[in-house]
Amino acid sequence: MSEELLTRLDRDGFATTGRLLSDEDCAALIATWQEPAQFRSRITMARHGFGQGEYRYFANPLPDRVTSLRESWYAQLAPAANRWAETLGLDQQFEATHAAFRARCHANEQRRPTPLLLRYTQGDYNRLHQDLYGTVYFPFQLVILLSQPTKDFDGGEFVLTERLARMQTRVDVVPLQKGDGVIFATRERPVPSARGSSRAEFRHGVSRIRGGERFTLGVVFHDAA
Ligand SMILES: O=C(O)CCC(=O)C(=O)O
Ligand SMILES: [Fe+2]
Repeated sequence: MSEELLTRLDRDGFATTGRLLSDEDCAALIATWQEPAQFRSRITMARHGFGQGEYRYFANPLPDRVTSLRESWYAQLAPAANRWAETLGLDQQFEATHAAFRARCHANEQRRPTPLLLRYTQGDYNRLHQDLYGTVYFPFQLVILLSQPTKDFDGGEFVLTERLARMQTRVDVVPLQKGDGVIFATRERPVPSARGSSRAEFRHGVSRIRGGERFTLGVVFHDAA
């Protein structure tokens, strides 16, 4: 991970990574949608008030590509996670490896894998939310777009909102091409302020898909209760 990516992550609370998955990787992940044994559960978003569309949580063992992304990005982001926690005055210490962090999730009864595949078609959307699944959480998560805007789908922009105390909400629309990733704050991030640093609350979601079919891979680093 480049210094430049870290600089953007600190400045904005999110950073695009450029291309992380090839067309073949994207197609292989999309193809798993048809294989029930790959997933531990399926969520119809409308039923829970999460939006419209469907997502499926991968079962263990995760696809190799997902495991390698989860392990390598965790290790690269852990130092920044520790720095943010210190700035925010949080009593959190992140282990150097994903295996060690996952062991802590498991000790806290968060044992279920959280990487997921999401599928949206015309009219679908994902309401602004945070992906917290217990008291142990990693402050960053990764989303990778698996479909090509304008070719495979229209609309369906990945959006992030940031809210500081006593201020109105700011929104960022994140431009992504097929195979591109975005790292963003799971829950909150430090923002420089007159008193040193303040806490900004983050949420993410997807605007309405106007047509076609949009798939994404979500890489959440903490496991779920
Ligand atoms: O489909 C998207 O771009 C959003 C996915 C998402 O909410 C997640 O992976 O946590
Ligand atoms: Fe999410």
